[in-house]
Amino acid sequence: MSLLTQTAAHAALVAHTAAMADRPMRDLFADDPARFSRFSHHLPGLLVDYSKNRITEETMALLTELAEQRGLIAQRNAMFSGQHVNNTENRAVLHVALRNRSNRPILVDGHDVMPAVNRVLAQMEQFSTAVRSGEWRGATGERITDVVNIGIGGSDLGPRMVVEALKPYAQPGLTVRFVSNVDGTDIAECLKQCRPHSTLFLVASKTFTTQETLTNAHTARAWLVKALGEKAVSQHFVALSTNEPACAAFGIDPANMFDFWDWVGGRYSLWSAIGLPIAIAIGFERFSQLLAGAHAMDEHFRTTPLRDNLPVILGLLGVWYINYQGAHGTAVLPYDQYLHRFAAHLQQVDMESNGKSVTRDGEAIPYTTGPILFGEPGTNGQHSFYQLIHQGTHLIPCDFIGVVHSHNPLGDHHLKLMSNFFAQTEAMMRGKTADEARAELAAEGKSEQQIAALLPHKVFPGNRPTTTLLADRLDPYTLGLLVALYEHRIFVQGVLWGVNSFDQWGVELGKQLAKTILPELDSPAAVTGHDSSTNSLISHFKQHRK
Ligand SMILES: O=P(O)(O)OC[C@H]1O[C@H](O)[C@H](O)[C@@H](O)[C@@H]1O
Repeated sequence: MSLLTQTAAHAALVAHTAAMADRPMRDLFADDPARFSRFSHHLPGLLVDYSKNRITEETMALLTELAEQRGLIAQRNAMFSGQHVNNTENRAVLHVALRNRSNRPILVDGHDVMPAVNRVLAQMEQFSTAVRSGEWRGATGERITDVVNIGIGGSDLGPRMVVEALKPYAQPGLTVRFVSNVDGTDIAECLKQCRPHSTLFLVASKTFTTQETLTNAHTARAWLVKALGEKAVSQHFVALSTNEPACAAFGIDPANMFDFWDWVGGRYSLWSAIGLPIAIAIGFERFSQLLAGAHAMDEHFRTTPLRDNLPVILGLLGVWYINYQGAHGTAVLPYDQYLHRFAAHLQQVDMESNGKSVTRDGEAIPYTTGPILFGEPGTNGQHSFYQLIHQGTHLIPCDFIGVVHSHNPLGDHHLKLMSNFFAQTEAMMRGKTADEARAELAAEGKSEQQIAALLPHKVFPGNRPTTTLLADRLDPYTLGLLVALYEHRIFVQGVLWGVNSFDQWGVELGKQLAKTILPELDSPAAVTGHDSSTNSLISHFKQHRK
């Protein structure tokens, strides 16, 4: 059965949706003093409260049935056991093997992948330690002060997010930077901050064919060679890739190549050699803690019954809103400045994984799939787009992520931050009724006429769902837990929708067309091969460039 809408649980959920329509969360809380304990879950280091969602026990039971009827358990087990669950590319999907701290054998096509995983981890440990200690030096004998990761998409967003999130653990005197955009501004501004003698480049590309990354890598190489000569390249460039021949062709010593495998998806690769900038930034021991946190979530996901399984619960809530309550978007709102790239990373993981409109077997999907995901750290977002979440016409389920202990406990900053954190989810759930708004306006001394005019603007409908993830602190282990939680949530949703969450054919068309356009931009010939808009835009660009 390839469509979610063909299950018996779906029909039951449609009926249940109608029954839930007049049961706002305010009433659900009033009716059930145990609601928080019923709908929250505590793992070491992380409390997840999903009680402020439009759910009852019956909702969760029906959603869990839906998961069972969609074959979630079998598909989860297939992923963990190395089957080729990425069917359009005929590949296994084993980011869980990269952080399999138990070393339980994981077989792909009959071969245990753990020895290779451990070999690369040992190589990463040795190299990151050498760079951090000053044992690895530049060609002129200088210590490395700047490490520049050149990569894009999954070879940028994950490691960049983690390096930012774990900045409190960074080593003074060693800056890890990221260049991704083919816009020359990105690398130009980065190189202004660096000296060739003390800069190490990590060229991060699973395929080692990505236009942006190779262009930036060649620019960096020319910058280095100009200052230090061709011979310096091997001391200043290493590669993180699955494509050894292409790395060698670039001039990278195979000894300085950090390998990974086709069963690591780009957006799931921060745990692999692509995590080298993380290991350099925070040290291998802490990188191992990040892996350990993710592994703990993997084990929770792999072994916990569906009804108590956090990635399953969060995945089901997403499906509930998207397929039964009309939501199209979702917001991830970390109340921690160090997580300022968290939503950017999740945008790729979620939208590239589940932004699909056909099933695994190619059948057209008649329902909504992956959400539009966005987010900014709190409290900044409150002064920007929260208006739409509180009073707009779209339903935007939100995840609020906060920490008990701040890395920077200055004065009362953290208490102010967290008072907003708690207040927002309360406001979204409760809203403000017309009676409450009227009483407030009257207390402010407004006339009856003024009250009548203002009242519609002052009412908050409430009943806006939020899930709260409250971590003890933002440390490597907890970050590993959190990222893996989202990865598996996205997997769960992909299974329920029936899509292959591990390919990304949708990014190809633009790349193909750009290949055709690139030579046209440099040629004197008139551009006529496209639609009138594209032809005219390119012609305008060329004329004004002269
Ligand atoms: O690591 P690379 O092979 O350079 O790929 C970088 C990125 O480019 C592609 O276009 C994909 O959309 C991403 O999933 C991938 O992470």
